[in-house]
Amino acid sequence: MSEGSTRANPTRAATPAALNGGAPEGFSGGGHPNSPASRGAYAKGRPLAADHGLLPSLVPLLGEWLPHQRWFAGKGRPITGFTLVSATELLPRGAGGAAPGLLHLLVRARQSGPAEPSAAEGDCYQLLLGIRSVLPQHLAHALIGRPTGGPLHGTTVYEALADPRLTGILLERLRVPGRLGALRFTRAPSTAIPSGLSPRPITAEQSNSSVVYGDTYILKVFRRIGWGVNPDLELPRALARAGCDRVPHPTAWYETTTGAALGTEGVSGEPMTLGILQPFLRGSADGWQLALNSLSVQADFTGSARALGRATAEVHTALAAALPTAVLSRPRIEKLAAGMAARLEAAADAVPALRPYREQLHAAFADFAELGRHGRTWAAQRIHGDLHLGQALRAVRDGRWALIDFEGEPARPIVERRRLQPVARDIAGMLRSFDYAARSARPAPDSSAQSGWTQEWARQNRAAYCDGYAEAAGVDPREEPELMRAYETDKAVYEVLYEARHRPDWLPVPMAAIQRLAGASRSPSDGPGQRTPKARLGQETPKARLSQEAPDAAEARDAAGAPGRGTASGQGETGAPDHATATGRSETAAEAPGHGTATGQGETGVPDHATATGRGGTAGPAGTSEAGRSPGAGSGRARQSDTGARPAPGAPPAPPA
Ligand SMILES: Nc1ncnc2c1ncn2[C@@H]1O[C@H](COP(=O)(O)OP(=O)(O)O)[C@@H](O)[C@H]1O
Ligand SMILES: O=P(O)(O)O[C@H]1O[C@H](CO)[C@@H](O[C@H]2O[C@H](CO)[C@@H](O)[C@H](O)[C@H]2O)[C@H](O)[C@H]1O
Repeated sequence: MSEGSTRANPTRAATPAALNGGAPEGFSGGGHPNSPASRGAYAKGRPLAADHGLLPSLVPLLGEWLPHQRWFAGKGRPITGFTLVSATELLPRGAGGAAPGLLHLLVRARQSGPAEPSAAEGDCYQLLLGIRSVLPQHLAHALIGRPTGGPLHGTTVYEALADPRLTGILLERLRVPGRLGALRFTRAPSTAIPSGLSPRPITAEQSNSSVVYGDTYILKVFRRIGWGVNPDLELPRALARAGCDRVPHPTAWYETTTGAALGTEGVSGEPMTLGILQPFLRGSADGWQLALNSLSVQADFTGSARALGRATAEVHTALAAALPTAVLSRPRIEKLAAGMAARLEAAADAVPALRPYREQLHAAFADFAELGRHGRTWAAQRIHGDLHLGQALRAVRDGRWALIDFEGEPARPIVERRRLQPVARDIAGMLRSFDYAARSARPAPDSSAQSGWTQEWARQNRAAYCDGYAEAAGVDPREEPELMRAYETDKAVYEVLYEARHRPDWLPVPMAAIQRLAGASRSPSDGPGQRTPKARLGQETPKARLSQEAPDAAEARDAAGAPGRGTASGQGETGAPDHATATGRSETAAEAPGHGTATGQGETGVPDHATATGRGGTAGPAGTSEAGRSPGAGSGRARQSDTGARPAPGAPPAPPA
């Protein structure tokens, strides 16, 4: 044990009282007393953090508060102790306690129960603590607690990201690059950040925490910190250099080198990314919310899905041009398949519900490996890594999609997330997301009919997404059924684990996919995003049209309500299957009570501002969903206040079919 902390007796009950703060030797808590971490990880300001009593005084508070945070990745496994990695005082508390203080901490939370090897010493979390004498009423919800003893004795400690005075300080630090204790703040070349932008935290359900500044920037504060540069910084910067405008380009970021000295998994000497500021795409709506809206009013989404497929392909092409690529042959394919199999085993160990399906799921990975043994090769490159509908923002103005959050799957070590991989992994992620959305939709009164419709919705949009991808990339993912099935299975397994850890109420959603994938025969017709029969979605005609039209024009037309598509009788402008659905859409809108009022808002006629009436009323505002709520209950990625999206329909997840 290198960190100088005292471990709690693992056999003791993990009540907060049993937690062991274990003040590290040398206050930075970093490994060897002479390591850079130990020498310099602590900040300017008052001698607060040099006080070994800091962490012990916070331990009972954090032990109680941390497990309830949406971003805490260790739900269900009791915390057995904390270790302080670094503490930096970003703002000293004003004299007499009048003005709040801001303290930045990196702490490791050790937990009992099975952990991934990379997390054996405990996951490292970034905490921003506000410190006041008395918490004003409007911050009451952000209370963490009142330490007894230690340098913060007698103060009130709270979640600083809820306090605009303190999030304003963070922006100030980013405006003026430089070092502060353990932290280094950097601004992209030739950028200037205006001062005085008013901050507000966003209410989206997310794995980290974000603050929007004056609708101009959004700062993502990473919560579970891994060693090494986060791909969410690395990839958008590479795409920015390559001139790809499908992603917001990072404006500023902050990081620490503290952890590198401690790194057990990491890339030695690399900084650990802690937060990224990027332009806020005002007037955009995220794909998850748009999809739920489409489902709520039974509207067509295939135009958007196809455009999203094209956007994905464009980003993949840009990443392949900007960063290294490789060809995967037998040994690497076998290794990838073995990794999938190992993840399945680990997930099944952690989530008993998976166990009955183990054998059948392994077959998907075995088939993939088998192809490698028969000489198949695949291209590999840097990819998004965790692509789903919530990672895509569609501009209301022109319908253009942008991709965000290149962090990769937050549950995996950063080193793994940065590996070159087949693009199939991203495509599979998005295909899973259409399934998620369909299974999260509120059931209609006649739920058996609804279930059929939502499943058809998923099928059509998965196909449309692959169509769009094939149009822009020139490669159709459906031509690779074994590869896609392996990646979809891997993704569903990941989702089971993710939901078990973060949102246990959502488990039935990926479990339904597990059942489907386990039961799937190996025939191509079970493959993801099957080609849709021409009579429904079509291939040739949209392709022909797109070849004469810039992709953005197509998206703009989508967003503008697709003049001619929804209104064209019977065949639509081209008679293409896509338009047949569009026609079906306007019919549906007319049939469904209340739906007729929601047309003409987006490419599907409804998604952006649809009010989901006529379907058993509205659930709570999507943006107000809280951690652990059921899917569909205004869930996923809703940013109600940002997008103008209205309440989404909600319901507990449908039980696995
Ligand atoms: N550049 C942006 N412009 C507008 N909204 C954004 C932007 N980046 C993120 N968001 C919103 O914040 C949410 C959370 O962002 P994301 O990067 O996915 O965080 P996390 O990694 O914590 O899940 C997104 O779903 C989206 O609604
Ligand atoms: O927070 P991240 O965006 O990095 O991703 C994590 O959280 C996602 C949920 O917020 C999770 O995505 C899963 O749920 C989505 C609906 O909320 C669904 O659209 C995705 O298909 C599904 O995977 C993601 O897996 C996780 O890494």
